[in-house]
Amino acid sequence: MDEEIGRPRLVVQTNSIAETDKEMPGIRKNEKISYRTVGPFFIIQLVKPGNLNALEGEDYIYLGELLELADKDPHVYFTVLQSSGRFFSSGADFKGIAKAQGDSSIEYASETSKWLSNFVARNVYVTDAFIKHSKVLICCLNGPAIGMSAALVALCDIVYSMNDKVYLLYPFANLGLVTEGGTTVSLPLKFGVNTAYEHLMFNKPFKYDTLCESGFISKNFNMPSASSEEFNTTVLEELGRKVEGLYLPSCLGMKKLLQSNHIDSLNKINSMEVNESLKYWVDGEPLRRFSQLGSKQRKHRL
Ligand SMILES: CCCCCCC/C=C/C(=O)SCCNC(=O)CCNC(=O)[C@H](O)C(C)(C)COP(=O)(O)OP(=O)(O)OC[C@H]1O[C@@H](n2cnc3c(N)ncnc32)[C@H](O)[C@@H]1OP(=O)(O)O
Repeated sequence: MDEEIGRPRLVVQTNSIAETDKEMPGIRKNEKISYRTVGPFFIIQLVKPGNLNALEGEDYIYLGELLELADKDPHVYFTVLQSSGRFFSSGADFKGIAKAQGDSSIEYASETSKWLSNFVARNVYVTDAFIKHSKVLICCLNGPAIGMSAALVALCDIVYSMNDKVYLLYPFANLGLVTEGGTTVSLPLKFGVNTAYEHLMFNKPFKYDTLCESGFISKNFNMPSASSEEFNTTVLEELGRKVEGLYLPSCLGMKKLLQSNHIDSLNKINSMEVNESLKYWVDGEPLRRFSQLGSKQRKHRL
């Protein structure tokens, strides 16, 4: 990292930002998630609006791999998460959960072994990638985010919203799960302990007012009739203007310092959360409830 400090080319002029859209080596493609670099921004976009950008375990792993790619690129200073359609992401894909339940690719010695592989390893990996990410994480909330995806949003450094219809829902109590993705730490930190309790215990969405009052959303772009693409473009243009003339290594230095405030507690809770959750998966309650969700017998109160 230190080698990069002082490299004059890192002082970025926005009007010279060129979209590279280059093919990056060493990473597979994923039809639900695209990525590209634009100047100092590494942009990751969820592009499966048809199922409200629900993600399977492999997709979450892919997100983690992309963060690693952004981490390694010395020209990248900001990792920007964007989405498409009316939701940012509806969380874990219930079809993916059913697939994991019926996973016969390996002869697992036990249910514990199966869920260590299908839940614990994946969940801990992607959460860790967000916790330790060295670039400034910016989330462009085009719509609501749910579950694991909402947990990852809560690990971002800056969150922008497209309008006042956005909300975050952590429906762990409705799905027979416990807090995951660092939410045991991130939600009390960002909303206060009692507000986090109220929303987690009673499966209550964090609506726009709470997101604003708490400072979770830094700016609402207030584009009620725009498409998510228009919103994404507007945010990126504004970010381009904001970084103009900045000495970008300072941003990474400050990210490292700010991150040091909570990284130890997040690392600790990442492991505690998945280990606590494992027994719920082995017992099977989340599977029953995800299946009800898939067949529309169960709904979240919104
Ligand atoms: C890293 C390890 C991975 C494993 C992690 C396991 C832990 C779990 C973490 C979580 O993320 S918990 C949260 C899971 N997600 C949900 O509970 C949300 C489920 N969806 C809904 O409640 C509703 O769809 C909605 C988001 C409230 C939207 O309702 P609305 O009425 O507006 O739209 P729908 O008609 O319901 O949905 C449109 C379309 O999208 C499909 N879809 C929505 N969510 C999911 C999903 N999570 N998985 C798969 N598909 C989803 C929905 O079925 C519809 O499709 P069609 O029926 O039109 O084909």
